[in-house]
Amino acid sequence: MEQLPGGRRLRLASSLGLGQRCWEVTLDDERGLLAWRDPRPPRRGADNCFVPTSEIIAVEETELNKKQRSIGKWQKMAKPHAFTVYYVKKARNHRWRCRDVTFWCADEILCNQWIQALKELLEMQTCRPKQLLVYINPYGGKRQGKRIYEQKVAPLFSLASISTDVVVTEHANHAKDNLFEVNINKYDGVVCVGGDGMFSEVMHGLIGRMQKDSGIDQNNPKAPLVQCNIRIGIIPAGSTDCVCYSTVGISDPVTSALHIIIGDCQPLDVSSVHQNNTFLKYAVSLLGYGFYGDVLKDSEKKRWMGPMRYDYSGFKTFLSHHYYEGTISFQPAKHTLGSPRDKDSCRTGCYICKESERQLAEQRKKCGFKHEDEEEWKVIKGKFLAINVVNMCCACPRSPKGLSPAAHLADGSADLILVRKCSRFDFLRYLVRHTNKDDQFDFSFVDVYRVKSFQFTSKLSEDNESSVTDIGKKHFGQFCRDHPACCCNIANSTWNCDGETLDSSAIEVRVHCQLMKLFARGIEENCKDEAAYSHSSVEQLL
Ligand SMILES: CCCCCCCCCCCCC/C=C/[C@@H](O)[C@H](COP(=O)(O)O)NC(=O)CCCCCCCCCCCCCCC
Ligand SMILES: Nc1ncnc2c1ncn2[C@@H]1O[C@H](COP(=O)(O)OP(=O)(O)O)[C@@H](O)[C@H]1O
Ligand SMILES: [Ca+2]
Repeated sequence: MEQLPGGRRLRLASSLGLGQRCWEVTLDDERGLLAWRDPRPPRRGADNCFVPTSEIIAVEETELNKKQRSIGKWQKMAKPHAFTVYYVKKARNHRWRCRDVTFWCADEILCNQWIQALKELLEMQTCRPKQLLVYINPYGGKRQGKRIYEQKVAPLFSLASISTDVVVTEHANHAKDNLFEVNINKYDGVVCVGGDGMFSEVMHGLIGRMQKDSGIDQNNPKAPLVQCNIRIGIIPAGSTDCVCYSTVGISDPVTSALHIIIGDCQPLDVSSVHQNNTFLKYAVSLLGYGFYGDVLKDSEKKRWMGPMRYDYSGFKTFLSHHYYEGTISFQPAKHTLGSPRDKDSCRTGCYICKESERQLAEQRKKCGFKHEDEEEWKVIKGKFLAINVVNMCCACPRSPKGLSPAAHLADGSADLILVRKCSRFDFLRYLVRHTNKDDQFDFSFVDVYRVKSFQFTSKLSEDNESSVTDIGKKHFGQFCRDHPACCCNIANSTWNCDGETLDSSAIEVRVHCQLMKLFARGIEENCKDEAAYSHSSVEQLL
């Protein structure tokens, strides 16, 4: 143990070779930092660096090749000893990469001391997974799932000494069904390689398994569900990858693999969807009726187009301009501190999520779950082009700030967005605002509420007995006969539930605060992070 002038203790501090020169390398236990500094006076471009030990991926003893040994002062050394540290390098736009640095020294004992110390520190990171169960959807997105996993992810897992059991799915629901059978306690996490649909499948398997093992009836919409502590990691290889993008800040397989390796943890709200005391689905990103339901339904027939199918069906659905009538009831989320019109978004370590979860737990301790049904319900009837309930911002490459930019990942609430009947031109203006910085809620025909439960009944199912419904049932998708040009649809739309279609026109939705966890940390504040790694700040740390 070394002592710094300020009295701070370091686990190790040595002069080690890096490239052709000697660098001061320190391992600071208290701050959890590995740092290396060029001891010569700072000059432009001098590469002083540090890495939090929590972001070290692996450390290995290294054999130096001839070329490396023939440079600089190491040339004179009989047999230099070396070790390589692999670590996370944060690049622009939330992208992470694996970088490595190799240090050399003449003293074998010193080299081993460094390797030992770094390995001990890695062992102490108990949040890191050691054994993972991996499901790959070979048909998701551009059908690259298997290649992405084998070429970009598996080598990193093996570098980090993570063992894996890999299942390449053979049919839809393969992963979900398998999760009910496997010895789940063997694993520290489940990884899905695919899109939002594949993630949804794995999530259903895990949450369902957890309820089954705890004797909870998923068909009871009021049952307090058991939290799922086995984390899910998403390697994006789908068409939208909204869950990955909204929880990491980018859809990039290497970045996601690194978040899994270092054992990040992000709790996530999950909505349960029921109809007449029958469980239908869970949702974490978008539950959309009208526009997004119709886009999804049409796009399913065009799977061969890959991710482009959404643009094609989006354009087609936009032109069809159908609206749907129905009644919405919801309970406002009073426990949350935020509002959907906030300027600030949910970011790593979000205070609003933590505080909202705390308040919700406190309320439930005081009044119990049952009391919640008696809380105020608001009812809205109308004609809607889109009804969206989102548990998270739903950012994706198509819409970098998402459907509701201020929605929170883990605050126990969802944002209900109602887009009322309006002109095609106005709806286009609304859609375009998903792609730029302007406020997409600043329209007279758009309303947004933060809710903790929600119900919807389409007018068609309300008027079940009427003759119009019969016509609608027989001629699904047919336009209103009385007004061929009015775009009202006498058929129901379908729900888009995280990219899966749900045909029910009457549903009950309830948000379950932090029901599950991901290997992620939420989106990090951008520029501040990058500044923290600048050269000047490293001076203060050493
Ligand atoms: C004019 C440009 C308008 C761009 C509007 C972009 C809005 C994008 C919002 C995306 C929200 C995504 C929510 C997540 C949904 C996913 O769960 C789910 C499943 O994902 P998976 O396939 O990876 O399994 N994905 C989806 O349902 C896809 C939704 C994508 C909708 C794209 C709509 C494009 C609309 C284009 C309209 C063009 C009008 C042009 C008129 C001249
Ligand atoms: N082997 C398979 N064959 C066919 N469908 C599958 C298979 N594995 C998973 N699926 C299903 O494919 C659907 C879409 O997968 P996803 O990975 O989300 O791709 P995309 O983002 O392109 O929609 C999911 O609903 C999933 O259940
Ligand atoms: Ca939420």
